[in-house]
Amino acid sequence: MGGENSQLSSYLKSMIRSLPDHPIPGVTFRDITTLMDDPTGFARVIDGMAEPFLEQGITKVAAIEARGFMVGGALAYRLGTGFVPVRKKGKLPYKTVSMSYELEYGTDELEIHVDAAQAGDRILLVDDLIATGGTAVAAIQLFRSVGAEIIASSFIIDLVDLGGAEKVRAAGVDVYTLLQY
Ligand SMILES: O=P(O)(O)OC[C@H]1O[C@H](OP(=O)(O)OP(=O)(O)O)[C@H](O)[C@@H]1O
Ligand SMILES: Nc1ncnc2[nH]cnc12
Repeated sequence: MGGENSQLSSYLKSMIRSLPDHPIPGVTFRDITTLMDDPTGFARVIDGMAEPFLEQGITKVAAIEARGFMVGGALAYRLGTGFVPVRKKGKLPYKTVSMSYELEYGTDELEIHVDAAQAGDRILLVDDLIATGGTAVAAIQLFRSVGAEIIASSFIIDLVDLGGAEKVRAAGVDVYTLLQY
């Protein structure tokens, strides 16, 4: 099992483009566009993220704008669930609930529609990557504010040194990642 996982993660890593000093000196940007552009890579990402949740009674996949949308729609289809977009402030047309979160410089806000999820929903939260975890924790708080339960969170990439996965676990939500840097 561990062997299979490390084979999968080496395969996926070989297709991720790493850009040193982007967007600022000292940061290595992990670009998933080269992975998602590859039919086998894309399929392995979706199958790998879906596998732990095939029998978990997930009712909705929620994905965070924008890169999370690359995996969220396909995962919802694979799991046979609805899809909920978590969007940056000001994009959703109907009544929303909002949650602000910390960026490296300043703050931003995420929103969902007030009726996007409710008590009884079992939500899987997904994104391409977890870094500090600020974005994911804000999304978790948003769903809790409308009474919906986040069953788990899943990311292609975990930037381990930034501690985001620990922050999400401390907020009471399990974290699944396909590969770590
Ligand atoms: O764990 P954190 O430190 O919160 O960072 C992770 C978030 O940062 C990236 O999105 P970004 O805000 O760059 O937006 P994008 O998806 O629109 O590119 C990434 O797709 C995650 O959503
Ligand atoms: N190093 C990184 N690469 C890609 N996306 C990111 N989001 C936050 N840190 C990132």
